[in-house]
Amino acid sequence: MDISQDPAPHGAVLQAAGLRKRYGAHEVVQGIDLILPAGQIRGLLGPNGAGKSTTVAMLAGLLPPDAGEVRVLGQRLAGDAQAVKARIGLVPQELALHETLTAAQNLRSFGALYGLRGRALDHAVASALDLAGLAPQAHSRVDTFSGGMKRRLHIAVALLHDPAVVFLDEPTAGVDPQSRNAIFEALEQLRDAGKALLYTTHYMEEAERLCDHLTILDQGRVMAEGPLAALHEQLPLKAELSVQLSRPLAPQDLLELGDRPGVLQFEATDERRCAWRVGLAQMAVAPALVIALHERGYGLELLATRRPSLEQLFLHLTGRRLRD
Ligand SMILES: Nc1ncnc2c1ncn2[C@@H]1O[C@H](COP(=O)(O)OP(=O)(O)OP(=O)(O)O)[C@@H](O)[C@H]1O
Repeated sequence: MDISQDPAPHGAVLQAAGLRKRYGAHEVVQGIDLILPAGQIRGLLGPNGAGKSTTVAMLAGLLPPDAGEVRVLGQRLAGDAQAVKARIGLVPQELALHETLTAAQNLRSFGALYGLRGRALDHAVASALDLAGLAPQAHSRVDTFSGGMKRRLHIAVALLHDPAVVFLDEPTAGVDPQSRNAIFEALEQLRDAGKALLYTTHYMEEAERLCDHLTILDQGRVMAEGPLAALHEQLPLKAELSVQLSRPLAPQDLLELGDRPGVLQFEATDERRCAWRVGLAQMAVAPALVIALHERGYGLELLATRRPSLEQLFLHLTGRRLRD
């Protein structure tokens, strides 16, 4: 993809083309293209070592790529592009907060580093606290905060200078459910305000819940990209049936049920509990399968159907599980 002739396609906040990075003999990012529009939460997913952090570091201007180019709002992010970098907000996994200062004092000192002064600084601090749901704790010291509250303060810091694009690297790692929800709400508000967000995570359920659009990386390459529904379209598996039976499934029954039209896979999820996951080509196959189990004398302790997960998609694309 050549982005040099087309600096800002409609609504694109971030564009990257042909990004590559090598460490010694290992090319950890192997030609990544990405276009991130305003008002989108993009999930960047992949197993450990897929190249997510390296990609984000290049997109955020922290690491020079060996090849390729990044543009923010049409401006090249290379060399001494301070004005462009000022449009970027980054929530890294680790950030040095001043533990003995209050949340507001932390924000004021980071805001001053961004060059904010006077009423602009007051306003930026108040709205960042508000968005992170920390206004009531504005004057509490950070060393009294939970891990989740500190993470929310990280997010507030990254937003002080009103960036157009925000990178969040695993922002919910080790965070309590209340803070997790507060983080999700804050990110949805940012999206609705027209920010472009790139959200890196290992947690597939989070990505499915929060992200409008997903980019799945593996071994430094984009394996799949698109809205969640379009990614699911790529899977032959359209539904999953989870059952827990009253007794072990006899081998002959397993063979016969597994051979039924529309049944793609039968997998024991917990042999001791006689629990099985059945992959189906369409949801409509499920009722007949449940009746067939009943006719063979199996009671059902538990029955659930769901759409296949992103885990399944990853397995389909790469032949490997996301979290081995
Ligand atoms: N500074 C470095 N020097 C050498 N190798 C590196 C360096 N940084 C990353 N790597 C290697 O590059 C590969 C990609 O790492 P990266 O951290 O980008 O992956 P990731 O998808 O973010 O993984 P994780 O989820 O574990 O953070 C890994 O094999 C890693 O060991």
